[in-house]
Amino acid sequence: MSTTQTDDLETLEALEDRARRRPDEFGHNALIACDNLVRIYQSEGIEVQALQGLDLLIEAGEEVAIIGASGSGKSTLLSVLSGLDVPTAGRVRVGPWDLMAMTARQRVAYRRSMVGFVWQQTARNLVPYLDAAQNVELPLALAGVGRRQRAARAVELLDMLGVGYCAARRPSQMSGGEQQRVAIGVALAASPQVLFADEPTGQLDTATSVEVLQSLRAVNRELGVTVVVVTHDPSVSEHVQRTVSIRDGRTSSEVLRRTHTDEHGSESVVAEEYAVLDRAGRVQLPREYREVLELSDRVRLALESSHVAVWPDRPRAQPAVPAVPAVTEEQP
Ligand SMILES: Nc1ncnc2c1ncn2[C@@H]1O[C@H](COP(=O)(O)OP(=O)(O)OP(=O)(O)O)[C@@H](O)[C@H]1O
Repeated sequence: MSTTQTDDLETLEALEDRARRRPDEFGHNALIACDNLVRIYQSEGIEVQALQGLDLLIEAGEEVAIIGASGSGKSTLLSVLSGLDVPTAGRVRVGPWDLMAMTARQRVAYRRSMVGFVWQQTARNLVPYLDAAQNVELPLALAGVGRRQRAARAVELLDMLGVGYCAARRPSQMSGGEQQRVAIGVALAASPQVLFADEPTGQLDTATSVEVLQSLRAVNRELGVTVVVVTHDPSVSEHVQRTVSIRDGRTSSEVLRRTHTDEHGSESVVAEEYAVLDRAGRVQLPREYREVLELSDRVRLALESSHVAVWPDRPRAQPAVPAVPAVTEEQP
């Protein structure tokens, strides 16, 4: 039996498993479901909890940025989702693939067929001695796709990404932005359902970054590929519909951007920030809110008809009353 047939069978099993899945399972309708993910690293006897019960659902066709400060757990999450790392606890599923239960062979099939990657380091994305078209064709050649079909796919993808003119150039003959757009083409060659990009604009200037982000948007809109960009750069959120912030190994808040049309037909983009409510009912209050209202340890909650109010445990200390009120100085 050929490898392809074996992989087909494995995929069929995975699909059957999905069909058996209970409809009440967390995120059963989502394409990507992370359920209470924990990843603990042991380093020289010290434990680091990189993911601390992270929940995240991403629907098919979404374009999502995952942002967070250095050390918040972004790369760990991406390693898990890309099948390079296995979490310590929790559940993670991408399409029909249960990433906690894959064999080494299934892991290879998952990485070749279901997901594509663009990394920050341009050198990690492209083979330096192949031209752009050959780079895009390489994953297809490994999958046994015929020469003509490969060449046609490379032309189609490079044109769509606006770098058709780079087809015969090697990476050293292209700018950083061109290389990243070709890298998107390589990642899409095998028609994956999901594209993961790790700091894809990290080594680029602002104008070039915008071009790369526009290419990712085109991939999402024109090909329907689900795009997940991981970055520490908050400005990326201006280019995507949904931004999820990670803090201390957990999702903490989200910004959704929607196009609003007013009664005169003019369109404007509205960005709204939401706190994430996890399955246990926990909400992380932003540090600024906690500091301004001196919220700590314990807060009072009140259920109102349309919202929940959060109050400090004790009345806040009023500013000290000056011994001689300022107003008395102005009196005759
Ligand atoms: N292999 C490892 N061994 C031990 N600790 C690790 C390892 N990888 C990551 N960590 C720790 O886990 C935490 C999360 O790291 P992670 O790389 O996921 O964060 P990040 O948000 O991607 O940061 P950056 O933006 O700097 O890449 C950090 O405290 C980091 O030091």
